[in-house]
Amino acid sequence: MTRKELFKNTLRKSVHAWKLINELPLSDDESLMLRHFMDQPGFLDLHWRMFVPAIKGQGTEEQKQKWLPLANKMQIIGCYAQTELGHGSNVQGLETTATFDPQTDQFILHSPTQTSSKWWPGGLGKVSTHAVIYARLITDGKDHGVHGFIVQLRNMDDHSPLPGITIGDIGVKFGNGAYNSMDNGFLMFDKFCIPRDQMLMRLSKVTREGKYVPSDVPRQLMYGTMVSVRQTIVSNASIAMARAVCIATRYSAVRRQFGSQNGGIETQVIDYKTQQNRLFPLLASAYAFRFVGEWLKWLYTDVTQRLEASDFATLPEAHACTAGLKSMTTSATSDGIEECRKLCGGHGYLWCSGLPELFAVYVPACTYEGDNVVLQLQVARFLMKTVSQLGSGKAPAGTTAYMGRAKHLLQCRSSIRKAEDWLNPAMVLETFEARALRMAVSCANNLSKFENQEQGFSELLADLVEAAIAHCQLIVVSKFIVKLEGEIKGKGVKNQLKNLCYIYALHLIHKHLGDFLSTNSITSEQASLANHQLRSLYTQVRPNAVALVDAFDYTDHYLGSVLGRYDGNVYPKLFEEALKDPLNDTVVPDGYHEYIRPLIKQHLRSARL
Ligand SMILES: CCCCCCCCCCCCCC(=O)SCCNC(=O)CCNC(=O)[C@H](O)C(C)(C)COP(=O)(O)OP(=O)(O)OC[C@H]1O[C@@H](n2cnc3c(N)ncnc32)[C@H](O)[C@@H]1OP(=O)(O)O
Ligand SMILES: Cc1cc2nc3c(=O)[nH]c(=O)nc-3n(C[C@H](O)[C@H](O)[C@H](O)COP(=O)(O)OP(=O)(O)OC[C@H]3O[C@@H](n4cnc5c(N)ncnc54)[C@H](O)[C@@H]3O)c2cc1C
Repeated sequence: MTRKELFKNTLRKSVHAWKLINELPLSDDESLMLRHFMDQPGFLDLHWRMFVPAIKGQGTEEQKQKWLPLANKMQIIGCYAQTELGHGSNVQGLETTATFDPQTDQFILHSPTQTSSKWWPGGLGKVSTHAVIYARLITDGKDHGVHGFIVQLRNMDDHSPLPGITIGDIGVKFGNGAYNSMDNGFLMFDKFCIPRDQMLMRLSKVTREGKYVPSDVPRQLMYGTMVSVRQTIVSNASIAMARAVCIATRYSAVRRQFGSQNGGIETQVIDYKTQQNRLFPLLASAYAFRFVGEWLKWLYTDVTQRLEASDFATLPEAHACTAGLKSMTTSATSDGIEECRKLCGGHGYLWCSGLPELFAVYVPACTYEGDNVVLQLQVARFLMKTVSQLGSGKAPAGTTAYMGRAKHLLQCRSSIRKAEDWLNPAMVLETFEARALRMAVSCANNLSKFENQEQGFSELLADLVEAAIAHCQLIVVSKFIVKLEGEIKGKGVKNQLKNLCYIYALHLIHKHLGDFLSTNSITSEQASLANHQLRSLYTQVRPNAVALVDAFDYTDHYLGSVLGRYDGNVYPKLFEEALKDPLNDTVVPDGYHEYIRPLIKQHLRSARL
């Protein structure tokens, strides 16, 4: 499809999905699944996952009563317009202004510079009638920082931009189809006025007289919508990773290369230990991210209930967990999809393998909803704060509770003696805890050598990110272990999950061996025992690998992959797909007479001379 066709087709699908949601009707969770099976980025994502939650989280009761019924019935369509041309990560650096005019009781929205143009918001370019706009609030010449405002963008009769608004699509993005179904947009305001009651006023107010009144809730609640979406992105990472792994596993069982003895059949590539060493950790990650996603959903629900009761105590932990896990799982999934493409050899590069499109549509997850490095630095700040409070009498809680055992974890030596010890959950956990804590404490010690903490933080950024990643990996391993300790239905399922859990943990040890050795969390002998155990786990997973991806229950239609077909009938279908290509519509291609023939003839002439 051309970009225009793709965009229009996504509108058609979105509206059809919305119709089904109402007609069936579907619950909120089911609606999300329907969106998932629609399988294309579109304006509904931003409307439901960002616009509506922003109003719910930052609006007053009155504002919610006014706007949510309209949004819930989709009588208005909204997006989340925060990022600008000049600033995305640095939200405090946004330039759009919202200046209160007491004469008219309005805010005047203005884009003072080119870099202040809103740039990137999905659904903004062509679809949304409204947006939550983030702008610097100015009253009586004083800048109060960034706040959210509900703004109508387009005329409700003919969809034209309202006077004072310049709006459009930012152009083609990575890949051919992929994220191009979405109208990521730009927007500029030229002294555009909105009524005062369209500032989202749960967190702070501007009175009729123009007085700024902050409330006693933390200003970070303004970032609440991002916390909510980051949480869902973790579960989505599992879905995308599982999809790629399903394709690569099935195809690895079909594909044969080398190893033929006396004219017999060749070896299935899945039987090569190198293939297993690349593939099975990704299979394990798909399961691991699913379980950590379930746990994160619980954490998010818990913090939301607490916030409603004005208990803000767990907000920093919720922020650190959602930011860190969003970052870690999306980076691993993007890399994992690309690895799955390579695991499928040359055919993985064909569009009909389903992998190029999956990669192109998935990879911006490393950037949107917070650049992955910037987000790990938030985790690092949280860890440094926690380390600095050790010994102050305030016991670390939640995912940093292990830091409360710092005295032990800083000194302990791993008691792994034989390969099977690496299947002991307590020993594995302690290894990850010791590594994470020692990395965090080492950063804190290095930081303390700087007179200026901010300068020290800048100098140590790379180490801090690694410490944050170590902490996040510990969370994922620990939640997988917790899952195994709970009730798991199905004969033999627990054993399979156990294998995957230890593959996940031990491959991380192998991959980050430098960390584990340099922090003395394990010795090189213990590392080699871990590798030995890992190979043994691969052998155990091998006979069940295809069943473990079938368990994701993805239909062939959803997978959209010739290589990942359930029936394994890959080669005839590759031919079928090839023959569908428009280039094969004619035997002699367009351009033959114009370019190929004259070229050949010229050579023939010179040959005769
Ligand atoms: C198949 C279906 C697919 C669907 C997929 C999903 C669809 C959706 C598609 C998605 C489309 C994409 C849509 C999009 O892309 S929407 C745009 C997304 N944009 C971003 O994510 C921007 C990233 N930047 C930031 O979040 C902030 O600027 C950061 C955090 C970097 C700095 O911040 P700031 O400049 O303020 O400075 P500070 O670091 O001193 O922090 C100050 C304090 O605030 C605390 N703090 C910070 N943040 C939070 C927080 N969130 N909750 C609670 N607390 C928070 C922090 O710990 C610190 O606390 P303390 O140390 O003082 O105690
Ligand atoms: C597909 C897509 C959809 C999007 N949808 C929306 C949307 O609906 N609404 C919306 O408002 N926005 C949206 N965005 C914007 C997105 O949220 C931002 O692009 C994202 O937050 C990253 O910000 P940035 O572009 O400013 O990156 P930058 O911050 O400019 O990053 C550039 C580089 O600088 C590094 N860097 C930046 N700051 C630091 C630091 N402090 N320390 C160390 N390194 C640093 C980063 O790691 C990165 O390598 C979308 C983006 C994409 C790609």
